Amino acid sequence: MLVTKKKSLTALPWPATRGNETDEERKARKLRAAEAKRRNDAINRELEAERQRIHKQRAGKILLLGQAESGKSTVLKNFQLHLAPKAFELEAEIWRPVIHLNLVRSVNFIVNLAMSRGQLPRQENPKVPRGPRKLSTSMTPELRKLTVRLAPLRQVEEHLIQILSGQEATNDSGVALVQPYNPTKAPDITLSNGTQWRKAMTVHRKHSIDSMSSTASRESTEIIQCRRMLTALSSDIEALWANRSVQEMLKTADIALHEQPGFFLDQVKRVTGENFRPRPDDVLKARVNTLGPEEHTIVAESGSEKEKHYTIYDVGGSRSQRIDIIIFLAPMSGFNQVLAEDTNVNRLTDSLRLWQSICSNRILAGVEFVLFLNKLDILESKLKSGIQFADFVTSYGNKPNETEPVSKYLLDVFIRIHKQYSPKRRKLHSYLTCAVDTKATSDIITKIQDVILMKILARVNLV
Ligand SMILES: Nc1nc2c(ncn2[C@@H]2O[C@H](COP(=O)(O)OP(=O)(O)OP(=O)(O)O)[C@@H](O)[C@H]2O)c(=O)[nH]1
Ligand SMILES: [Mg+2]
Repeated sequence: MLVTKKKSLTALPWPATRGNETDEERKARKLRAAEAKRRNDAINRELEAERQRIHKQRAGKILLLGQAESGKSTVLKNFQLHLAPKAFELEAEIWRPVIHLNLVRSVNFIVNLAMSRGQLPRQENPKVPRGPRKLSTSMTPELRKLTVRLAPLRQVEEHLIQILSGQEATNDSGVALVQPYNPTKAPDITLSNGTQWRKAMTVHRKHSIDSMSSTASRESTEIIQCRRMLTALSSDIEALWANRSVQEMLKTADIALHEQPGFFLDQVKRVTGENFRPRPDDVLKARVNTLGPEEHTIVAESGSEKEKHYTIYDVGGSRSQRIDIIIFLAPMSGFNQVLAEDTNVNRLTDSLRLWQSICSNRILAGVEFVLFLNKLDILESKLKSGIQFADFVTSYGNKPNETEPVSKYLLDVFIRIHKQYSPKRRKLHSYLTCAVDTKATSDIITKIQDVILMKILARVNLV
């Protein structure tokens, strides 16, 4: 290949022989050379202008970190809503099947739980192992009827998973996407990168607003069928959630379904309505857990930041030097919970360990940290319901079991760790947050924008 290229190069009359050049020919050659130089300079100027424009457009890079379910993707959605509300609004439609899947999974979870609690007497169900009969009385005739009527939702769950992930209910590696039944938690939705759903989202972000709306209105017949099924079963779903023995059963099993991610059972009529269009708060509550690192670009739509590009990484670790800010999320409500992946580890302990290791990381020493102590609302409702913080965090002693002193205490612990483990002095901007409260989060994002600006100015020695 190289030999061929060499041969063809030597065949070219270059450099041009000038020995027997006439005056006209020399003039023409000089003119051509001048013209070539002019074009070359123009191209270089354009390239430089483009480089400067891109540089000016770059508003900052943010890395979101924190344990699973701490609220990273929810904060990302808040950034989208704050900086690019029009694009967010147009994207809302895409979340409808996710919200429906969240709802269906909650229903199927309750049905499974009811069935496992109210097993049929042994002679009617040979599969039930021998042993003490479980609460067969908890399955009232009404509940039994509801579980039968809602049985088609199992198929709806499988269908929605297939549609959203663009694959069969079992993926190539044989890993079941319909997760095994967990008796304490409604299952999460895990959609890998490159799925139909993600692709659709990407298309929405990149296209102009006009073409986005036409994409948004296209819906597959399968999704429509799933929606019709949900609309038809709407009253039964409501009845299931309102059913007294269901509520008692959840209470006895100590399952606070309404505090779990992707909870829509209190909005059934609206969410299953034929014309349901997700509102921003629905999108914020819709739950899909993130797999692998994701890069999101948000183009600010108005204000002094108009046209600026924000790049937000949902998970990170690499290229840390080029990151301006890390937002670390710790869910304060986790003090009485354990990790789904290791039930021996308390969630708060895990958050603190993660925070300590991030703070002490030398590669991240020059990055400014923003700390979100999140899920303030859930912390408040837990404390108000009588759960004693000191029962789980003994060092809290006998201080009041109230939101303010508890969150202040947690904040102090996080600040102390940051101070003690950071390789060198750096600023920490900390906030108590409720990421599903868009107004409050929007105010915080405005403050963070200032922090980013200062950081960028400092980088170019302007402050
Ligand atoms: N009530 C309440 N719910 C929240 C808050 N922040 C996040 N959530 C909910 O918590 C769930 C988990 O949030 P995500 O943003 O998906 O969590 P994540 O950190 O991205 O989780 P992974 O992708 O699994 O690492 C979602 O259903 C959110 O709606 C909060 O401050 N209050
Ligand atoms: Mg996430």
